[in-house]
Amino acid sequence: MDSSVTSTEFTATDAPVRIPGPATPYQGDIARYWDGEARPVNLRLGDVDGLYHHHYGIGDVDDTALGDPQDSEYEKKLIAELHRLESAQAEVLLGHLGDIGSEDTLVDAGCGRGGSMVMAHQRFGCKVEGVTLSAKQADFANRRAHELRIQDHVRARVCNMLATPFETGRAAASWNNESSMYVDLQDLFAEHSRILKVGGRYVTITGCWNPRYGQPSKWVSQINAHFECNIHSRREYMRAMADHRLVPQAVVDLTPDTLPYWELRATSSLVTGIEDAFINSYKDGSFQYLLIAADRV
Ligand SMILES: C[S@@+](CC[C@H](N)C(=O)[O-])C[C@H]1O[C@@H](n2cnc3c(N)ncnc32)[C@H](O)[C@@H]1O
Ligand SMILES: CC(C)=CCC/C(C)=C/COP(=O)(O)OP(=O)(O)O
Ligand SMILES: [Mg+2]
Repeated sequence: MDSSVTSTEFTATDAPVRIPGPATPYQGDIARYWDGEARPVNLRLGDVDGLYHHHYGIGDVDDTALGDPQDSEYEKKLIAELHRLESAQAEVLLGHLGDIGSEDTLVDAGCGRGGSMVMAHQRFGCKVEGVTLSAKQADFANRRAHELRIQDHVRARVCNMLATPFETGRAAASWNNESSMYVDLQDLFAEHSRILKVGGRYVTITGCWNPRYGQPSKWVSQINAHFECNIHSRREYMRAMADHRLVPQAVVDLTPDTLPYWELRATSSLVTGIEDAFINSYKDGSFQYLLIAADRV
């Protein structure tokens, strides 16, 4: 058997489909990382309404919804509030995809457990194809799609986002929601540019280091070490997009909008230890939470 093939899955006709193994040892590390991930902050928030996210939140905290911190229900309300802010983040990303019809196909590059894919289908009625390195995440996302009876429209597969099986020039829109810090940006935007139709839309929400600060700060280095990722600079995003026919239509600094989420999260029982690195780097200007929406020209 070809040693680059690590597993198989079966289509409806039972014809085996070969799933290539990770393209690099690093991708193998990332696949293992997400296969093993089960942090309560992600599972408990997802349990609120069945949308499981691996990204952060934006928007003002609703203090009236939280109520009295002494209340026995306060922690439950806090979890619901963090989850509401994470879903609000995904809605903002989807709101930048442009006019999407039910006949369109969208691509979620680095889809995690699939929360954004479900939201995209519910919003547009379209097909959504997701890729992740993690078989556990893809299984989770596909199980949720079955439970919601939307498996004909929402599908995750184990696949490298830099070499997808999607047809050239077919996707109406594609995105990376906090997943571009795991890949080379030249390779990433070459692939998005290939799969998008001319006039299609690409959107990313990402954390990037700020060239105005100089170099990655110690907080940015801490975030990289925590998640085994490699945060790029804002400048690198702009340059790599320009190199691949992706022309920014909107660049939104979401840093002030994400700080309330982090400050609330830092008070919860579900802290993971990375909260101060985000808060400090957003506050000292070394790190930015950015949305970039670009036209494929
Ligand atoms: C922080 S999670 C974001 C998940 C999802 N976008 C969300 O918003 O919930 C990062 C995701 O990127 C995926 N990823 C990282 N490198 C990848 C690659 N080369 N190809 C496909 N997926 C990748 C991981 O498997 C994981 O699902
Ligand atoms: C903005 C940046 C730099 C993001 C890095 C990618 C990442 C790990 C996102 C959140 O995942 P998660 O939801 O699994 O993380 P956590 O467990 O901290 O909520
Ligand atoms: Mg999370």
